[in-house]
Amino acid sequence: MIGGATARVPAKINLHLGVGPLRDDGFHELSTLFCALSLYDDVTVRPSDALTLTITGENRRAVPADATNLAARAVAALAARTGDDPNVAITIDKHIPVAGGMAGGSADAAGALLAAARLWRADLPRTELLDIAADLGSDVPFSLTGGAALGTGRGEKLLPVLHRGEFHWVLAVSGTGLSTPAVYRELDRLREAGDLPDDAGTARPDALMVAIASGDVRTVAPLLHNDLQPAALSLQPMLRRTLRAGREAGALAGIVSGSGPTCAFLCADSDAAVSVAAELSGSGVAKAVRTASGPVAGARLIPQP
Ligand SMILES: C[C@@](CO)(OP(=O)(O)O)[C@H](O)COP(=O)(O)OP(=O)(O)OC[C@H]1O[C@@H](n2ccc(N)nc2=O)[C@H](O)[C@@H]1O
Ligand SMILES: Nc1ncnc2c1ncn2[C@@H]1O[C@H](COP(=O)(O)OP(=O)(O)O)[C@@H](O)[C@H]1O
Repeated sequence: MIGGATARVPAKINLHLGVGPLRDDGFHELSTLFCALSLYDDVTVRPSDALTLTITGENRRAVPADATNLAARAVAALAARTGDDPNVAITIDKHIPVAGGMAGGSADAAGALLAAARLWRADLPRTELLDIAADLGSDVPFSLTGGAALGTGRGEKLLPVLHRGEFHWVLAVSGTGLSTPAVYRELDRLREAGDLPDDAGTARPDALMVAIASGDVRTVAPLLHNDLQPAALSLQPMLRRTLRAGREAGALAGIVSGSGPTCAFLCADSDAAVSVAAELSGSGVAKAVRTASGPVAGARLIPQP
């Protein structure tokens, strides 16, 4: 056995998030365009006598340091498949916002799978790793694959999407997280209460896919869409101000990231992103402001810190 392994895993945003009806299994049918962004968690797995979790990094608070952590659950799921000893020391260097709609927990699960597979030299076919990932959470397979991908089913069925160039984003991180199930429930409530005129449902975002392939940011900007946005805004009305502030600061478009409450602003280029970030930081609408670009690669092994 080697001394340990580290995986670096990106956050995600949904350039398009179309939510279909609630299924019998409690999940909603989705049609989503995932995009991995250059904001990363590093997950290290080392041999140990007991399962331990150490969380470092700017977003270490609010991350569970026990067996409920998605990274610990990922290691346990892989060990059950390979027969290896699940007692490992996991370290998560946490930079992805927690409960922010950026799949931070999923990233850590994907990182733990990759790092533990390396530690144990488990030669699993990629499809098997993706199956274990899907059992852990709907977003976990995408954290492994990264890039840009169309997600269907509950988000776990992925098709890579052609993309050209890099898009530049500013992320406004809220001080209070949102629970993903609560946001889906709020969407169901709003739908029951009356029509949400803007619902995309499970239609495939063809125009956006063509735009991503062209690399033309000004074609992409007006096509960003999130069916969960009205639900996130209903639970955190302050986000309207954040979205307005980003557009006023010069972003081409702003959208709630997934179930929120992080808001993602698409900018014309990297200079524009720096200037939007500076203005948003000064406006006081967000707890933290970050710049990031994408699509970037999914989970990958890096030299140990
Ligand atoms: C909304 C999205 C958009 O990418 O991500 P976030 O923005 O939260 O990161 C995802 O659908 C979240 O994926 P993930 O966080 O992996 O969810 P899971 O653990 O699989 O499911 C948590 C809960 O969310 C709801 N859920 C999730 C996925 C889905 N297609 N329909 C749902 O209704 C269900 O209530 C489920 O019990
Ligand atoms: N490794 C992890 N990192 C962050 N949150 C985790 C992790 N493991 C479990 N959680 C739990 O999952 C919840 C959702 O976190 P996260 O994945 O960051 O948000 P989102 O689903 O909005 O993308 C958190 O509130 C936390 O209780």
